[in-house]
Amino acid sequence: MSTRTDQGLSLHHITVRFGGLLALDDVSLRVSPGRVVGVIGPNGAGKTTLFNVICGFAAPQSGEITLDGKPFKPRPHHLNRHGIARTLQGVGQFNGMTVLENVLTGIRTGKPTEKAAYEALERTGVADQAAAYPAMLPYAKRKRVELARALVARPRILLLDEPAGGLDAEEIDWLAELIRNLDTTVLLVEHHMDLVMSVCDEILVLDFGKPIALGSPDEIRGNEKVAEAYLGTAA
Ligand SMILES: Nc1ncnc2c1ncn2[C@@H]1O[C@H](COP(=O)(O)OP(=O)(O)OP(=O)(O)O)[C@@H](O)[C@H]1O
Repeated sequence: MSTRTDQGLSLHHITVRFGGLLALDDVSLRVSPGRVVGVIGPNGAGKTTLFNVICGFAAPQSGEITLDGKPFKPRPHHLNRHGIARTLQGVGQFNGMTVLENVLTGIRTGKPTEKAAYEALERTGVADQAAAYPAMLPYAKRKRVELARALVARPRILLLDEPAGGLDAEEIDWLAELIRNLDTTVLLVEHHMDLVMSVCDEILVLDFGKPIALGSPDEIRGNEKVAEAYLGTAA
């Protein structure tokens, strides 16, 4: 039976191998309701693999995922019905569709409504671009459209895959403010350390697939293993 403390998304001892390479080595993580949880680590640490496991794009050789305490076998096209939405790295929009139509593709269950799509676009500050085609927009605006597409179904868990990639400092500040004000649980996979440190309640650090630290931003900042993993880059 699930209990209150089981609520949310949990990874239990997840291991993923690609041939002889251990991409994730016994990784456990709980993403509790209302929390913003970050996953960081140097290049090749396993962040994308972890994200892919949660989305059903990669199958673990061992371990289990649970949602609200019950076994969860993610499938990319079924995330929506479980109240989970993700953004794509980059922008990933359909260029033959308007911004509004792109956002409507984020609603996979129930009837897509333009009102919901406009609200999502307003939330990300690009409602005035609803009739535009994505290719006409600057990269940062396209990233905002991608966020609106993920938010339109009002997910209870939002998976953000490097949302700061390619953005300038001002746009990253805007993104941080948005994440802080979301009324949803967030799992954030991100390279941009300042963003992670400023919005996350808890951070998991991976290195060569292994979890080397889990804690608050302050705990992670002061963690020697983390500093070593980054070999002197800002941690
Ligand atoms: N499909 C695959 N086949 C073989 N090896 C893979 C595959 N996907 C990832 N890997 C390897 O698994 C390891 C973890 O990769 P992953 O992309 O998850 O790391 P990452 O932390 O997201 O890296 P980056 O920060 O560079 O995006 C790397 O050594 C990578 O080369």
